[in-house]
Amino acid sequence: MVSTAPPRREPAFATLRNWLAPYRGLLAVVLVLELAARAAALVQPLATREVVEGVQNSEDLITPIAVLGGVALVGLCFNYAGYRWRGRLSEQFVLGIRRAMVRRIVGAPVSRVEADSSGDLLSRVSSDTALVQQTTVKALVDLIVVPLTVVAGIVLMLTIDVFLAVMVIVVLAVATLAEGWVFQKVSEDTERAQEHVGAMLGVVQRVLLAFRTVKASRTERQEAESFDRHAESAFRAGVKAARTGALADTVAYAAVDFTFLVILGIGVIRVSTGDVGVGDLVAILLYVVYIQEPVESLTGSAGRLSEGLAALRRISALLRMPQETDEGAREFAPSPAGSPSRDVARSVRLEGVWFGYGEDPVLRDVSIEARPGITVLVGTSGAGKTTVLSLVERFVAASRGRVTLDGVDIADLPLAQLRRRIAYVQQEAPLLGATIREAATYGLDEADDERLWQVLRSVGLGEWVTSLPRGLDTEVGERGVQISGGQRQRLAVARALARDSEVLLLDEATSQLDPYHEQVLVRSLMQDSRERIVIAVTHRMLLAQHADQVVMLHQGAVHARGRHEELLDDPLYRHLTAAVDSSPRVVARPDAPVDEQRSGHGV
Ligand SMILES: Nc1ncnc2c1ncn2[C@@H]1O[C@H](COP(=O)(O)OP(=O)(O)OP(=O)(O)O)[C@@H](O)[C@H]1O
Repeated sequence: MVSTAPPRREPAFATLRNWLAPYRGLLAVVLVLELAARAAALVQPLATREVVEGVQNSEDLITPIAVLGGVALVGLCFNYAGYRWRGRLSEQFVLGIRRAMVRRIVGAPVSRVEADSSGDLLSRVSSDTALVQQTTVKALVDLIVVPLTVVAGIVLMLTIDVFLAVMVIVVLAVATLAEGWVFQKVSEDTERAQEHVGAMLGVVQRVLLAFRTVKASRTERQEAESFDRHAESAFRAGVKAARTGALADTVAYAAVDFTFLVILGIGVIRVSTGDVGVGDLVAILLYVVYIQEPVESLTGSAGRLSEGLAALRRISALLRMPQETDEGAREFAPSPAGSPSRDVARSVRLEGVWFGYGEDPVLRDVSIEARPGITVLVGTSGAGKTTVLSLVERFVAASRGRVTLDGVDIADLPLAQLRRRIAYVQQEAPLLGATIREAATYGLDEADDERLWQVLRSVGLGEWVTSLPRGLDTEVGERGVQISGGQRQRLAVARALARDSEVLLLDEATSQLDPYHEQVLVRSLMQDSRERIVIAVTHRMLLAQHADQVVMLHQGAVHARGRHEELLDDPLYRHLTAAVDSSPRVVARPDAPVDEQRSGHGV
C-alpha cells in the first residue's frame, strides 16, 4: 500500500528550521562562539582608542597594548572555534538530509521512483545537498549574528560621537544597498550558469549510457556538437557570472573605501574643530571596517541563501515522496507446524485483476493461477507480462480484483514477509555487489559457500568461477573482471536461487543466454521448481516447452493458457512461437549429468 496524502508545500525557511531542529544545541554553541568573536572585534576599537590617547597624553602604554593584544587573541580563538563548529554543524545538517533522502528514495514505491529521472534524483542527493551545505548554515548564522553586531557597533559609536555615528549609518546603508543589488545579480547569473552546466552533463550522461549505440550510429560528432552547444552556453553564462562577480567584488571594495574616506573626511573636520579626539576618530574608523566586513558577508550569503533555499525546496519535494506502507496488513504465521525447513507455497493467484499505470488499463480482468512448477508468461511486447510480476511483488496494486499467495490477499501481508517469500530477477539483471560472492548473496542474511557453489553450478557458472584466481572473491564490474550479459543474467538467477524462496519470479532471465547455457538453466529450473512456484516471463520458447503451464497475454488480457503443445493449436500462439523459435528443443531430464548435455545428448 502506498500513502497517497497530497503533498504539502512547506516554505523553505520552515523546512530549514525543521531540519535544523535536532541540532539546536550545536547551533547555539556556534552562535555563542560567533557572537563572542564579533564582541571581541567590537572591543578592539575602544582598546585602540586607549592606546592612541595614551600616546597623545604620554601615558603608560603597556596596559592598553596588552589589553588590545589580549582582546585580539581572544577574538581570533573564538573566530577559529566558531568557524570550525559551524563547519561541523553544516556537515551534520547535510548528513541528516542525505540519510533521510536515501531512506525516502529506497522506501518509495517502484512506480514513483521509476517515474522520476535518475539524473534528477542523483543531482538532488549530490549537488543540491552540497549547495545547501555551503550556503544555508552560514547564511542563517550571519542572519542572526550580523544584525546584533551592527546594532552593538552603532550603539558603541553613538557613545563616542553621535554625528559621526549617524554619518556611518547613512553611508553604510547606501553602500550596502548597492552591494545587495549586485550580489542579487551574481546569484541569478550563477544559477543560470549552473542550469547550463546541468544540461551539458545531461549530454555526457546520455552518451555514456548508450556509448556503443553512439559509436555504432557514428553520431560522435553530433553528440560532441550537442555538448558544445550546451558547453558554450555554460561558458557564456559563466563569463557573465564572472563579470557580475568582478563588479560585485569591486563594489564591495569601493564600498569600504567610500565609507572609510567619507567618514575620514568628516572625522578630520570634527577633530580640527575639537568636537572629537583623534582616538575617537580612529575608533570610529575601525568600527566602519569591523561592521562593514560582516555586513558584506551577510549580503553575500543572503544572495547565496536564495540558491540554497531553492535547493532545499527541491530536496523537500523529494522528502515528500510517498512511501510503501503496511497499512492494514496482518501478520500471518509463516511456517505451519510440521512443514519442511523451507515452506512451500501452494499457489499464487491473480483473481480478476485490473490494473493501469494511468487512465487506460494495462491488464484487464486477468486471472492466473500458478502452482509449484513452472508457469511461463508469453505475449507480444507491451502485453503486460512484467506488470503481472510487479503485481505479485506488490510494486503496484490492482485497481480491481486481487492477488493471493496461498489464498491470502497479498495486500494483507506485511511487505517484508511477502517479499521474503519471493525471489525476483528483473529485466537487465543488474549486478549488485563488488564481488561474485556479494552479487550472489545480495540481500541474504547468511549463505554458506557450499550452497553458493551449488547454485553457481546449477546456472552453469561453476567452472568459470573455479577458473578465476580469486574464485568467489573476484571483483566484478568496473574495478574487476568484465562479465558478459549472459554471465550477468546467470549470476542474477543464482542469487535468486540462493534465497531458497517459495516463489521465483524471472523477467526475461534467459534473454542473453546462448542455447547451451539456456538449456542448463532451464534444466536447473525444472529441478528447482518441484519445490517452488516459478513464474517466468520470456520471449524464448525453450522454457515454455518445458513449463507446466504457459499463459499467453495479449493486449492486457489472458488470450490462452495450457501446456505448450496444447497451445500450438492457437494461431496467435503459433505465430508467436514461429516468430521466436522455429526449432523446438528438448532439455535433458534434470538429473542427467551436465557432460551429457555438453556432448549433445538429450539436447
Ligand atoms: N511504469 C510505467 N508507467 C507507465 N506505463 C507503463 C509502465 N510500465 C509499463 N507500462 C506500460 O504498460 C504496458 C505493459 O507493460 P509491460 O512492461 O507489463 O509489458 P511486457 O509484456 O512485459 O512488455 P515487454 O515484453 O516489452 O517487456 C505497456 O504498454 C507499457 O508501455
